[in-house]
Amino acid sequence: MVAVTTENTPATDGVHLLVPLKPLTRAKSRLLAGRGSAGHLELVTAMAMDTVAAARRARGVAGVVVVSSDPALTAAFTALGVEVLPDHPADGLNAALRHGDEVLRARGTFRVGALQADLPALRSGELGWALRAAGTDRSYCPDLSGDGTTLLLAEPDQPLDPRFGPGSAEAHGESGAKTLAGPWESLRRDVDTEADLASARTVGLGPRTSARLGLGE
Ligand SMILES: Nc1nc2c(ncn2[C@@H]2O[C@H](COP(=O)(O)OP(=O)(O)OP(=O)(O)O)[C@@H](O)[C@H]2O)c(=O)[nH]1
Ligand SMILES: C=C(OP(=O)(O)O)C(=O)O
Repeated sequence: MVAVTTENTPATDGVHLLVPLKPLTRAKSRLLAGRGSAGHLELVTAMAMDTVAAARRARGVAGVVVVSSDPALTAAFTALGVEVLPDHPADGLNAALRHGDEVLRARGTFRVGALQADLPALRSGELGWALRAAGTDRSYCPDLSGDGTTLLLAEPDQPLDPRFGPGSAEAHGESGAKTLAGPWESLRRDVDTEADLASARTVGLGPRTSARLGLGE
């Protein structure tokens, strides 16, 4: 079903995904070595843009909102028509997500989720598949290592209650979230290191990340 929305009548189906991004100069520190700061900023931006572009196309996603106070990222996403909420308070990842969740739910947003920004191989179809498997349950998708979380979904009309950070998969499980354990490898391949990037490349990187790396994919 396609939800018809106006400013005053938010969608009553589909999830609004918050995509958090810290300031570029502090992001993805393990991808900086050997790349130079300009190349590093461009790569982190490209990966985030590929992630957001794939998420916006996914079935079951009603909207994507970036949470970031980085000026360059804010300009880049705004130019693509993606809303950007600044961090408030500037108190780390979970605080940024809680703020985004409060802003969206104050607007009457039906359901909120959080998607990591470092999924440059993300396929819309796999995200849509995972959303279908979630149903209306509080749910999370673990990363490939099983330690981290790539996607967290609140129940409709419920707070997101994010618990990202070391061991977040276990923390989200303990918070009552259902594990999304399907064959959606592109949704599980977050990129923190060069080895992760090589692994994501085997799945198929998005166009901006590929171009940034000089790949013809
Ligand atoms: N808006 C916002 N996003 C954050 C904040 N801290 C982390 N993030 C984002 O959350 C995700 C996971 O963050 P981290 O694991 O701390 O950092 P990282 O950039 O992935 O990489 P490392 O430098 O390797 O730690 C990344 O996409 C970050 O950009 C924050 O304070 N505010
Ligand atoms: C913060 C998280 O991600 P990362 O893999 O970037 O540490 C997490 O998975 O909870």
